Amino acid sequence: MRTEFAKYEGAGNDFILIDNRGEGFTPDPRLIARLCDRHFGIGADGVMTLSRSAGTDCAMRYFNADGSEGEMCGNGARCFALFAEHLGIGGERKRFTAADGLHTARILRTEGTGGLVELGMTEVAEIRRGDGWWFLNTGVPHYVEFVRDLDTADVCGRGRAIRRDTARFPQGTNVNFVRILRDGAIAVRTYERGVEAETLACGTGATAAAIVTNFACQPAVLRYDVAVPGGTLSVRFSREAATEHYSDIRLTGPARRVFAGEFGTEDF
Ligand SMILES: N[C@@H](CCC[C@H](N)C(=O)O)C(=O)O
Repeated sequence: MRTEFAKYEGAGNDFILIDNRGEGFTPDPRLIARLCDRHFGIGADGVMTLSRSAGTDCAMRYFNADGSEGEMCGNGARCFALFAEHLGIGGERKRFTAADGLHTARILRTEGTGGLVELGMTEVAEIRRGDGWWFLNTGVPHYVEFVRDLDTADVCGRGRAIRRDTARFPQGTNVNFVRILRDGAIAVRTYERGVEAETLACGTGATAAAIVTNFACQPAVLRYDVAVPGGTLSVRFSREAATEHYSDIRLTGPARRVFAGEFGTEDF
């Protein structure tokens, strides 16, 4: 049996999207890992399936490149919303479920196969503080650390060690190194759990980094430009004064369909 797919990227975070409304695709972890393999497969940071859902426009499931299922993926969900748009699903405001809850996305602009997509994220209610680091959940767990020089940060070496530090972070964690550029502007590099490498962008990571920058250093700033290796994302939110409760969190950035094709399980 052949399965059609489309490949999307959001600031260089790339994904294989499968329309699974017919329920013909079974997301087996080994198959997902083979599809994402950049040498022996299609190549991607993750896979998302789109299914029917009662009460919302559709449902998203997200799988990391190693085949593990993740609760949320910020850039993936932005690409997912554009995929839904290309399939003619939902209206101007798309409502879909993911493992971390209900999300709303808006396509703010379209150009060719791409566009600018704004995604509503789940609220943040708790930020853990350690010695020189912060930890929070923006849909998936994120560690945040500020650095003076992002170019020389050991994102892979230290990122991998922190990601596997299950004594501190029992579910593992994504790891973000952040440089403050000025009020409302930061640069971020992320080691991603489930990809087990640095990616060109991480939407939930950019969101975590912006929130921690507000929390730790810039309490008056509620909107951030986040430079990532694959482009620029923007994050805005509301904060309940002097608390660690963040709501109305929105992640905006580019997304684009770059390829479409089909595969058969016999190919793998
Ligand atoms: N690339 C993502 C994050 C994907 C989830 C993550 N790797 C995990 O399972 O922890 C994003 O854009 O948010």
